[in-house]
Amino acid sequence: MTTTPARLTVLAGPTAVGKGTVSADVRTRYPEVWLSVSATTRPPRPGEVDGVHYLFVSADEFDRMVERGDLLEWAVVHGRNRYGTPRRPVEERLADGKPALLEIDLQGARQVRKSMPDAHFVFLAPPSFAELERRLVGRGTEDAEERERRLSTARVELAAAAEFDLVIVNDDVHRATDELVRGMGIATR
Ligand SMILES: Nc1nc2c(ncn2[C@@H]2O[C@H](COP(=O)(O)OP(=O)(O)O)[C@@H](O)[C@H]2O)c(=O)[nH]1
Ligand SMILES: Nc1ncnc2c1ncn2[C@@H]1O[C@H](COP(=O)(O)OP(=O)(O)O)[C@@H](O)[C@H]1O
Repeated sequence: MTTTPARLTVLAGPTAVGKGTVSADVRTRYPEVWLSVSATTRPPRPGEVDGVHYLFVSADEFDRMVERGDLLEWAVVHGRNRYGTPRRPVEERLADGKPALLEIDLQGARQVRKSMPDAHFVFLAPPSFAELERRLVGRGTEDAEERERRLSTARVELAAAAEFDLVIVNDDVHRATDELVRGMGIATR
């Protein structure tokens, strides 16, 4: 066991690299890690539960959250919907000494770096660009035009890996998860 104190870990990376998959694996295998629930203006997908996967809010409610300073960071992602991290739950977890994880986009990660420079910034990278394309196509949730848009953003985002404290290649989900939680001071099992 390490004695690393609990701190905030921020996980970012390009579209379809597997951020959601790795976060879900953390949730299942390491339930002691608290995962932030983001607010979003995008509508829920089938199977998504309000308050579990996201807090699904209207554009007006999101505006109010921004105005009140309720969000630690927020961004327009993929040129469309807004996503943001509610500040209070993160601060409460950290005050309790519990490890906390945010899965957010690059713009959000850069904002958190400014406000919480002591956080641990982790970039999830694909084994190759071709594999990233395969995962995006394989997921089957975007049409060809949207995929092209996301891949051009991904090219720019991949260049930002050097800004991060740790780069984890998501070759195998369990392995990547274990590397992530070890970085949080948690012994893998
Ligand atoms: N800045 C920021 N980005 C977020 C937040 N929550 C999710 N995201 C990002 O929003 C993007 C879209 O997520 P989602 O709607 O689940 O669709 P996905 O592209 O299929 O994963 C992903 O890149 C997430 O990392 C947040 O609270 N803040
Ligand atoms: N290590 C991996 N090996 C192979 N496929 C993966 C791996 N991690 C994720 N995937 C697949 O890639 C696709 C994109 O993953 P997802 O978690 O939705 O990405 P993100 O949240 O980063 O946009 C999904 O179909 C997922 O099953």
